Amino acid sequence: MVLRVQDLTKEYGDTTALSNVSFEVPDGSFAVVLGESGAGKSTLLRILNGLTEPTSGSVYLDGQEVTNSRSDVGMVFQQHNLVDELSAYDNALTGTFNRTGFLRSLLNSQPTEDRELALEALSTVGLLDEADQKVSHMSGGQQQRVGIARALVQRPTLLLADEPVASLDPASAETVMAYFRETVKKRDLTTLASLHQVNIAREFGEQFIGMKNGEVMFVGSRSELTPSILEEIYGEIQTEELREGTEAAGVNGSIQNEAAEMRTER
Ligand SMILES: Nc1ncnc2c1ncn2[C@@H]1O[C@H](COP(=O)(O)OP(=O)(O)OP(=O)(O)O)[C@@H](O)[C@H]1O
Repeated sequence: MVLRVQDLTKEYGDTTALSNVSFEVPDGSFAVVLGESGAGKSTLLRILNGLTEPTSGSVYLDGQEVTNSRSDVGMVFQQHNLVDELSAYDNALTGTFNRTGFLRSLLNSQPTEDRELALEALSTVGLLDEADQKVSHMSGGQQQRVGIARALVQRPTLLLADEPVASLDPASAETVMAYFRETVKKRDLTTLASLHQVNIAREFGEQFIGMKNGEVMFVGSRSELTPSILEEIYGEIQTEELREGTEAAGVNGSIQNEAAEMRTER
């Protein structure tokens, strides 16, 4: 599914949250939106998910303009919005609401196909053995993996994620992102995630959209996301650490050695 955003603008009274935002995410690509707090990342994702109306501009999926919220657009939230008292499996199954309806889910009468889908999704995020566990007894990282499984059960053709690992410690964030990317790659799912941790973004993203004050000021690949571009996106983070961290990792290659000091906190 190719995602194309064309001249998207969103105004809240006197505040322009998005200003003529345009970019394209190729089919099956893992794209990351970068930007400081207030840059417009959440507003963009909310519009793509149909939760917010743009003031002007258009969104296209495979060339077709999207005018309403679509059931095949999945969303992973920062605060995973799970039902604490339900098991991982039951939470994953709630991803079928959009197809089977709330009542049917409550009556536990989903088609076998959906039940299998929920188990498969839990397996993909490495939680099949914990399927019967209440999510309130799980770690934050495990809970977010359940959130990803639930989004997969929705059978999305486009997956959106708003700061999916912002509330996790660095090690859990790495684990969750590794599962997340592997899962979407296996399914060839076009994905757009907002991430504020630069090192995580560079490690897992394939395409980058840099935003500042509601405008897109960079679209490019990992190798094009140079230290000076990062400094433009994150105005105040002009530290030697950031520069050294990026150069040590090599802007063309892997960031395996990238230092934790490159982590950018808002
Ligand atoms: N419902 C709203 N009403 C008024 N202003 C809003 C609303 N939502 C967002 N804004 C404003 O729009 C701008 C962009 O906000 P947005 O939440 O999209 O940024 P962000 O990059 O996601 O930031 P953060 O990382 O802090 O969530 C900000 O100036 C914000 O105050």
